[in-house]
Formats: sequence, structure tokens, C-alpha cells
Amino acid sequence: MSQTLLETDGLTVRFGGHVAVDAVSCAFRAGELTAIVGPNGAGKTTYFNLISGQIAASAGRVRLMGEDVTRLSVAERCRRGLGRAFQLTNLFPDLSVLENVRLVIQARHRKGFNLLSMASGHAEITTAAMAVLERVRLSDRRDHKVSELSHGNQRKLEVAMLIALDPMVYMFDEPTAGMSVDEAPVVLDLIAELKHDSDRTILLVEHKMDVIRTLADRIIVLHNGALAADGAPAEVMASDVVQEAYMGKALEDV
Ligand SMILES: Nc1ncnc2c1ncn2[C@@H]1O[C@H](COP(=O)(O)OP(=O)(O)OP(=O)(O)O)[C@@H](O)[C@H]1O
Repeated sequence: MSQTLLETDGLTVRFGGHVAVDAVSCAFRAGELTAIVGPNGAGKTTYFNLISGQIAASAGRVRLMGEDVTRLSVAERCRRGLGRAFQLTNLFPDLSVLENVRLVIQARHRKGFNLLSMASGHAEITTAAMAVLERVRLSDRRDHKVSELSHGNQRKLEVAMLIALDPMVYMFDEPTAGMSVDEAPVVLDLIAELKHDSDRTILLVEHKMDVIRTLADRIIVLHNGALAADGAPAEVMASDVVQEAYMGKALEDV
């Protein structure tokens, strides 16, 4: 069996009396794309936030390549190989598409975040950034400000930033949300390509069943914050848990 890159062990968060993520234990292995599904409010985004460090756990552990990162900051987890699709609000909307990608590559090589002028002199960083932009079909937008991009192109840039970061664990939260039918396949093809890097693992929160069917090697189902099912797509999709969750019926038995 391939190497476990990410593991949550009894991961829990409570908001007041409400348990949003309830003792979720799960291991994510190299070479695997895991779709995380469940009804609205099931705890998917909160589980992502706990893994990436946006919120602190009430109990349990997050391990990244065997190391306990539960108490580490978002930035520290990122440096250790955990990559979550960037929230564009946290980026530099007034810088160009190319400059944004170049900053990620520069930071990855630990040359500092604040060296834009030097970076422009670094041809190799520009070349690497352009290669990423070509991969996501955004090279013709290289000089556009991020704030000027269409929604679909902003989502593509999110994927570009993640590819530039080159993490061991890729985390995507509904990567095609709000994209047109023309634009979505580009992003889905990119994620499919990333699966070929068999030493990485990919986590995908997704509602669209056709996307899950195309991409997932494994599905985990969250319900009321707890792990309700975990297995191969065909098996999980046929299970009562998923049938009932997606038919909107109650899941008292889970
Ligand atoms: N900061 C918070 N404070 C209080 N409650 C929260 C907070 N964040 C999330 N919750 C609650 O935790 C539960 C899980 O929410 P979460 O957004 O993780 O669900 P989800 O499965 O991602 O849903 P969706 O599919 O609608 O995005 C919900 O009941 C939500 O109201």
C-alpha cells in the first residue's frame, strides 16, 4: 500500500455546543484522489479548515507525512507541503496574473515574499511561472490584473497558484463552482493531470456527482460532522448513506 501523506486522528471541532466535525479519523495516501461529500452543513469545509489550519481543533490530531502539525499555523503547514487552493481575496488583486504566480514560485524557493523587483530579474522564475500559466491556459492573461479577470479565469488562477506551490497534498474546495460549462473542463483536466504525480494526494470537496465519478479513486462521506462512509466510488455511491443523503432523506441510522 502506498505511503500515507496526511492523516486525521479523532479530529474534532466544537462551536459552542455544536460539534461541526466529530472525531474524524482518516488517512490519505499517495497517488489517490479522495472526494469528500455530504449534505449541506455536514462539516466538509470545516474539516478542510481544520486540516489546513484556518481553524484550531478542539480535539484530535492532524499529521502531515507522519509529523504532528495540529498546532502549526497555515503558513507553516503550507511550507511543509500542504497546499489548499488559494482564496483570491488573500492574494494581490492589483498585481498581474504573472506576478502573483511568480511570487509563489519565489516563496517556494525561499527567496522571500517581498522581492518583486529582484524577481523580475530572475528569468528562471518567470519561465517557471509562464509554464504554469500555459498549463492552465492563462498565458494570454499574464499581464492582466487579478481584479480584472473573469470568475472562470480567477478559478483557473487558483489552480495555477497551487501548481506553482507544488505541494504533497492538494486540497480543492469545489474548484469549478460558478464556472461556465466551457471553462470547467479545463480545471477538471488539470486536476486529472495532477493525479499522474503518483507521489501526491488530492482532496476534493465536491457536490457535482459527475465530477466525482470522473475523478475520484475514493469517496468519504461526512454527515453531521462524522465519517459516515469511506470506500471505492461505486460502492459508496450505491450505499444507503449516499443515496439517502443525496435524496435529502433523514439519516437517523448513521
Ligand atoms: N465558525 C463557525 N461558528 C459556528 N458554527 C459554524 C462555524 N463554521 C461552521 N459552522 C457550522 O458547522 C457546520 C458545518 O459547516 P460546513 O460549512 O463545514 O459544512 P459543509 O459540509 O461544508 O456545507 P456546504 O456543503 O453547505 O458548504 C454547520 O452547521 C455550520 O453552521
